[in-house]
Amino acid sequence: MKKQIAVLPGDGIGAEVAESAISVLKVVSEKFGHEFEFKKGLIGGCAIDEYGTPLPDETLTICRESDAILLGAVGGPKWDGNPSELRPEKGLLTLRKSLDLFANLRPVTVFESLAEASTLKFEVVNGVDLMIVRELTGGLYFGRPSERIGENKDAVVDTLHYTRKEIERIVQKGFELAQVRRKKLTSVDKANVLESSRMWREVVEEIAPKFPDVEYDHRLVDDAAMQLIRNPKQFDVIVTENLFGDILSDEASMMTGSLGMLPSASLSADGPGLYEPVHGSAPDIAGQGKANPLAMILSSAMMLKYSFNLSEEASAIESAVQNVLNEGYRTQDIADSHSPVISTTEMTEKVKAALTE
Ligand SMILES: NC(=O)C1=CN([C@@H]2O[C@H](COP(=O)(O)OP(=O)(O)OC[C@H]3O[C@@H](n4cnc5c(N)ncnc54)[C@H](O)[C@@H]3O)[C@@H](O)[C@H]2O)C=CC1
Ligand SMILES: CC(C)CC(=O)C(=O)O
Ligand SMILES: [Mg+2]
Repeated sequence: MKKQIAVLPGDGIGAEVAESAISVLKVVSEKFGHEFEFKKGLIGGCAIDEYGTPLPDETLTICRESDAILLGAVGGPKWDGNPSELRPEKGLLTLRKSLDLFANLRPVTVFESLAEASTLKFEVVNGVDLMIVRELTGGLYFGRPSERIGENKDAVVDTLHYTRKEIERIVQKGFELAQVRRKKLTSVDKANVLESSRMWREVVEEIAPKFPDVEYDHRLVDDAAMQLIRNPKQFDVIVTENLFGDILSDEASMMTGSLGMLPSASLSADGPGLYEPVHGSAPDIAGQGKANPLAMILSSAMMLKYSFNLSEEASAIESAVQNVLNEGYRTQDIADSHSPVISTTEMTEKVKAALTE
């Protein structure tokens, strides 16, 4: 199989972990006889520095012409003072919107050998296997107006906007995913306060009868945040608004031991999918070889599964990661007192070696 993959490394550790994913995919292509062609593009702060915009047209064209997109992460203190249109994060938001990547799948899978690395108790997190389905192209991150207002610009407004259709398609996706998993969907909202959440609940109620075999419930987001820590094994699929999903997934990452373990897939109705770790550019550890590459590597496994329908190859990557962790190899973020700490590239080499075993 021949596929073109756009690679947007971005900023900070994004660039480091993107290299890890490319080298792992090269091993997969040799082992399974596929041809992957990688085409790089700039996004985020590095694109602002080079082209004066966080998402150059050339990058968007490369993405549109590819079968799938791998992205590291964007952002950093260098650009934090920029106006909103010239922030690195704007590049990523515009890419998601331009490609209509409305469904962000964030699986939270606890590897047994890492359950001790979680700040939560072993018995609470061991066996956790849930999926957060985050709406990605609407909600609070895209509503207009979003600006300083008033005569003296001493007031501010952000807007949470959804059309019914936008809610319908993400809720539908949540039910479909639950149906092929453990058949349980939790819709998370703030319906006791927000009108948008009340429409969200109506839509869930309207779509639910199409999935009679899926058990579903509604939870308020503050309760859901607490329940995730109290008893995460009660969840199978969680479907929720953009901002809520962003926050809940970083929280949920702590069950797996580190934010550096959480992959994601962002999908549209058709067109290329975007695969990126849940974490950001981690300026505090960038350039030091300390980044955990497993979230990015596991994101490339999601690409093989969701964009290329290569489930066996995706499972091979996941098993290689599991074997490396079982052997006790750890980057600093998941290290314990008995494991020697290895670097980003050493961890990548271990995964590649496990793939060829
Ligand atoms: N998708 C993206 O490109 C995202 C970009 N960002 C941007 O990243 C920048 C930094 O944001 P933060 O709030 O610090 O979030 P962050 O996710 O970059 O880092 C949070 C903490 O987790 C650690 N961490 C993250 N990924 C790790 C990995 N792979 N291995 C080991 N440790 C890891 C970091 O060292 C840091 O202590 C900001 O400019 C932010 O806007 C934040 C989240 C997502
Ligand atoms: C635009 C991104 C920086 C928002 C984020 O934190 C994420 O998508 O995880
Ligand atoms: Mg986030």
